[in-house]
Amino acid sequence: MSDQFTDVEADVPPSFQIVDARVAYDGVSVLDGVNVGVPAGQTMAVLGPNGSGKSTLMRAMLGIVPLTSGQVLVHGAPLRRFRAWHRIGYVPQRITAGGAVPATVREIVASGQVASRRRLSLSTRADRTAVDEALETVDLADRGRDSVRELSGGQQQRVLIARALAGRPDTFVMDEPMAGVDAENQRALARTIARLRERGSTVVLVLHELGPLEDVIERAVVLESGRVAHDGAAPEPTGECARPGHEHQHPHPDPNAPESVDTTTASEMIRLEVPGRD
Ligand SMILES: Nc1ncnc2c1ncn2[C@@H]1O[C@H](COP(=O)(O)OP(=O)(O)OP(=O)(O)O)[C@@H](O)[C@H]1O
Repeated sequence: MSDQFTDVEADVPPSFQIVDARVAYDGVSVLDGVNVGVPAGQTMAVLGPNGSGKSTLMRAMLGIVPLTSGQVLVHGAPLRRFRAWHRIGYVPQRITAGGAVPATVREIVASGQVASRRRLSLSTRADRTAVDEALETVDLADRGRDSVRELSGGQQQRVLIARALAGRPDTFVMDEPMAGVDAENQRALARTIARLRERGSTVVLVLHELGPLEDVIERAVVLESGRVAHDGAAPEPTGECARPGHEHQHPHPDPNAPESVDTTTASEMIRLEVPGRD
């Protein structure tokens, strides 16, 4: 059996165990028998061309999309029986939309604690400290009182990560955290993810390319047409992506494009998405 299915400490189950997972949309296969085990504490990237199933895999791991067949275990429990959602920090793909959320950075970050709080209970001092720490971790401690609308796209992405951090999870699932983020913010994100790794957190993230995360990523899984085409060390860019000016289709804003707080960016909305519970 591949060592991806074993944990260094035998009594610690893998953070995720994906067994022969299949997903189809309207009868069209999108994940076609994926087997991936993510040991606790590992930093793993999921790479692959557009439409290869990366986002679908993230969503299937959290029960947001149902499997057609196969199984996902989260911290050793089948998804339908998993209850410890406070352990999971999900950073969804940033979306743009008309309209705006009139919320401060701090309010958005604190909203990440709702799942771990008792219903209707007020935030405790520990909660507020966790929000402070989350903002520090993403280097936004001085922006807590600002409206998220005043932030650039890359800074908003860091707010989403801080929001996940505020619930004090030990396991992160991030869907293209680098998309649409300028070089400086990419480096800040890489520092954040390195800090999570040092803390022993599990981090699974979808990336288009490794970029500044190259030194942080321990393992890369490459999907092609819904199947695992590579699982191991981060692959060197080959083929299209290796050519200067390659024509890889980025459905999201170009990460290398300069950021500006224009009207589009200012109206970007942060989606508050909670993983399905079943
Ligand atoms: N809700 C949906 N309904 C129908 N088809 C979908 C849905 N979501 C994704 N798909 C299709 O499933 C395939 C895989 O999509 P997915 O978003 O998982 O790929 P991806 O590798 O994350 O792509 P990208 O790099 O472009 O974000 C694509 O062909 C996509 O069009």
